[in-house]
Amino acid sequence: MIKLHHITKNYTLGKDKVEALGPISLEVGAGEFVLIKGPSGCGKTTLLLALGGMLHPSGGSVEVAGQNLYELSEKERARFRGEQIGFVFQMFHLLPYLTVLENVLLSKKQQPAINRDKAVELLIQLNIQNRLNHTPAELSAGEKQRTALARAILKQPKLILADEPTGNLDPETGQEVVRYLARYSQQGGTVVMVTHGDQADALATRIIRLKNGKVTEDRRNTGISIERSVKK
Ligand SMILES: Nc1ncnc2c1ncn2[C@@H]1O[C@H](COP(=O)(O)OP(=O)(O)OP(=O)(O)O)[C@@H](O)[C@H]1O
Repeated sequence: MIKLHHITKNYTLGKDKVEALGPISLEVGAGEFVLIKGPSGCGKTTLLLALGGMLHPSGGSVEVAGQNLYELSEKERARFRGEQIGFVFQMFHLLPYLTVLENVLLSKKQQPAINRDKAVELLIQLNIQNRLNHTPAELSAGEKQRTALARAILKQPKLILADEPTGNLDPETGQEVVRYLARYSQQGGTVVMVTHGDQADALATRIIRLKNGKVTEDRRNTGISIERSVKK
């Protein structure tokens, strides 16, 4: 599903060059739930943005679902991203003047396959059916994140990228969000999540640690098989 070949990212700050990432080569299969961990500044977000087609690496290639992202024009890449990749962020990124349902249906114009009935069904599954016509300011943090999750999941993307999605949630609500992501991967989607915490450790299939922009550990999570086999 994901093939990273020797990617690097350098930033230039005045005269200084920051080697933020790489070289990193790795493959992630369909249905994996991968955690990216490591100390602050080690390159986690840089890696996630490169994976999402939002940050051109300085070198190497990023392939998602058979498509080399940075061979596409910017317009083509934006379209590919819209269709194939769902994003969930720590700060939710909901539009404040739209209702829950409108936020979830945001990309309907570009993607006619998205439909209102499916959105409502998903919001019922995520247990926010009684908030459909509320705006984000009227929601709890957990409800905001479940709305963002519904928006990401609705188009059934091959890949969901999540950057600290539990960062602003209490432990219980955070665990719930992690469970939804785990379930999405169990259904065949690929999920890559950047996190500092250990909330997702038990449900992830793989944990990758970065340090100074490089992979220092890439561990299959064998302990999860029992938990993952429990239908939630
Ligand atoms: N736009 C930028 N310009 C210059 N340097 C940057 C830029 N973005 C990130 N960096 C640097 O690249 C390195 C990796 O940053 P990145 O945000 O990927 O780390 P991170 O592991 O996600 O950190 P955190 O856990 O604190 O969010 C850091 O040294 C950071 O200062």
